[in-house]
Amino acid sequence: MVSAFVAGGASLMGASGAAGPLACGSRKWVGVAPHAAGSTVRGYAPARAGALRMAVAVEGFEKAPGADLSEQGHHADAMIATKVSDVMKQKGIERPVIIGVAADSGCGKSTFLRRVLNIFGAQVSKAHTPQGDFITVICLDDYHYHDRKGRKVANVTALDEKANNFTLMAAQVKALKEGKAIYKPIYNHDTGEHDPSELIEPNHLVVIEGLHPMYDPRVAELLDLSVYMDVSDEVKLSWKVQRDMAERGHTLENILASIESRKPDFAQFVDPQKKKADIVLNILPTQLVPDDKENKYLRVQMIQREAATNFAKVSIFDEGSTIDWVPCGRKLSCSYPGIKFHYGPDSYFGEDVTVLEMDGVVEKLDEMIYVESHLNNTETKFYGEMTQQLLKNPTAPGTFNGTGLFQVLIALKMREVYEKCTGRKLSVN
Ligand SMILES: Nc1ncnc2c1ncn2[C@@H]1O[C@H](COP(=O)(O)OP(=O)(O)OP(=O)(O)O)[C@@H](O)[C@H]1O
Ligand SMILES: O=C(CO)[C@H](O)[C@H](O)COP(=O)(O)O
Repeated sequence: MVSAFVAGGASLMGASGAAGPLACGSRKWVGVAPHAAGSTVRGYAPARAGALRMAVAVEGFEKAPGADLSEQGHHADAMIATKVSDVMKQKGIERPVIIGVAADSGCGKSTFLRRVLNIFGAQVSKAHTPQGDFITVICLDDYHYHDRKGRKVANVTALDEKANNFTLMAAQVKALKEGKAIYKPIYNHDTGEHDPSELIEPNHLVVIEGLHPMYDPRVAELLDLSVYMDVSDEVKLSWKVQRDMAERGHTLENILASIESRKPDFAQFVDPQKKKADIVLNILPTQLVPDDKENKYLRVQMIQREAATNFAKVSIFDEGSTIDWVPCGRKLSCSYPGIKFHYGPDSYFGEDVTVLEMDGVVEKLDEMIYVESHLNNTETKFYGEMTQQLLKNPTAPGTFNGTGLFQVLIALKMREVYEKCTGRKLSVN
C-alpha cells in the first residue's frame, strides 16, 4: 500500500529540499557498512581502503558471481543475500523498478539526478550511495575492476569494457530487482581506490547511473526505463572545463588532454548505448545565435523511442503531427534570443522516434505554464505540476533552457514507468 511510504517524513512527491551530495566524484565512504535489516552480521571486517579486499562470512549472504574477477581483489567482498530482504515487507515494496541513466563524465548526470531526487521528494542518506525511503541511486563506477593506478598499469581507460566488472554488476542489479540486499563495491573518486563494500537494500525505485548501464545485455535487460544523456562535444567541453577548473583543480591543458584521450573509448563503449535508450536527452549548441562560443544558449531534444511501451510519448498540440512553434508573444515573454519549439516524428539509428525540441531560454519561469498547457502525455498529477517542479529549483543548472524542461519531463516519465510496472498510483503532497 502506497501510503506506507508516502507517510513518514520523506513525502513521496512534492517535498522541497533535496538530497545530499550526488556527484560520483565527491561521494565519500562514511563508515562501516551497516548490517542488513533482519540478518545478523558475523565478523564483517572492512579492509583498509586500498588494501586487498577480504571475503568474510556474513550470515544470510553469499559471494556474488564475479566477485573474484577483479585480479587485484577489489571486489572480493561483494555479496548477495540468499533470501528476499525483510525491507521489502517493511517498506511495502511491490517490485523494485530499475532505471538506467547513461552518459559520459561531466555530461550532467548528477545535476539531472539531483532534480529527480527533488521531484521524488527524496531525502537520501549521505553515504557513498544515496538511499532514500523511495529511491536509491547507484553509481556504476563502483564496478571498475581496477583502481586508478591499476588502470594506468593495465593501460585501459574507465570507459573500456575490460575495465568494468559487468558480471558482478548484472548479478547485483538482478538481486536488487528480486528484492535481495547486496554488498556492493565502492570506487572512491577522491582517492582513486576501492573502499570496503557497502550494504544496499532493495528499494521501490533504483537508478543505476554511469558510463555503461545499457552496455552489457545482462544489465540492460533488467532496466524498466533507459535514459541516455547525449551532450555535444562543444557543450561537454564548456561544462567540463568550467567544473573541473573550478571544483576539481585541473588545468585547462589537463582537461583538454583527458577529453581527447577518452574519445576513442567513448565512441566504442559509451556512445553506442544511445541507440538502445528509451529516451535520449540530446544537448546541442543553439541555432538561434550564429556564433555562441560560450554555449550560453542550448538546443535540447527529448528523443523518445516509439517502441518503448512503458510510457506515453510527450507531444505538443497534436500528437503525430510536425510542428514548429515560437511561443513568444502575449502569453510568454521572450528576451534575446527567444524560444523555439519543434515537435514531430523522426528516425533515429533506424528506429521510429518522436522528437520534442526546445531551443533558447525562458525569461520568466512561471510562464512555462503556457508551454505546459500545450503539452500532451506529460502525466502530471495536476495542472501546472511541471512548471511547479521547475520553479522549485530555479538555480539548478539548465532550469531556464530545454535541459531543465526535459529533465522534469523525464522525471515524470520515471514516475509513470514506476506506476505502470507496479500497478500503483503515487500521490502528490
Ligand atoms: N543543464 C545544464 N546546464 C548548464 N550546465 C550544466 C547542466 N548540467 C550540468 N551542467 C554543469 O556541467 C558540469 C558537469 O555536470 P555533472 O557534475 O552533473 O556531470 P556528471 O555527468 O555527473 O559528471 P561526473 O560523472 O564526472 O561526476 C557541472 O559543473 C554542472 O554545473
Ligand atoms: O569516467 C568516469 C566516470 O565518472 C571517471 O573518469 C572514472 O570513473 C574514473 O574516475 P577517476 O578519474 O576519479 O579515477
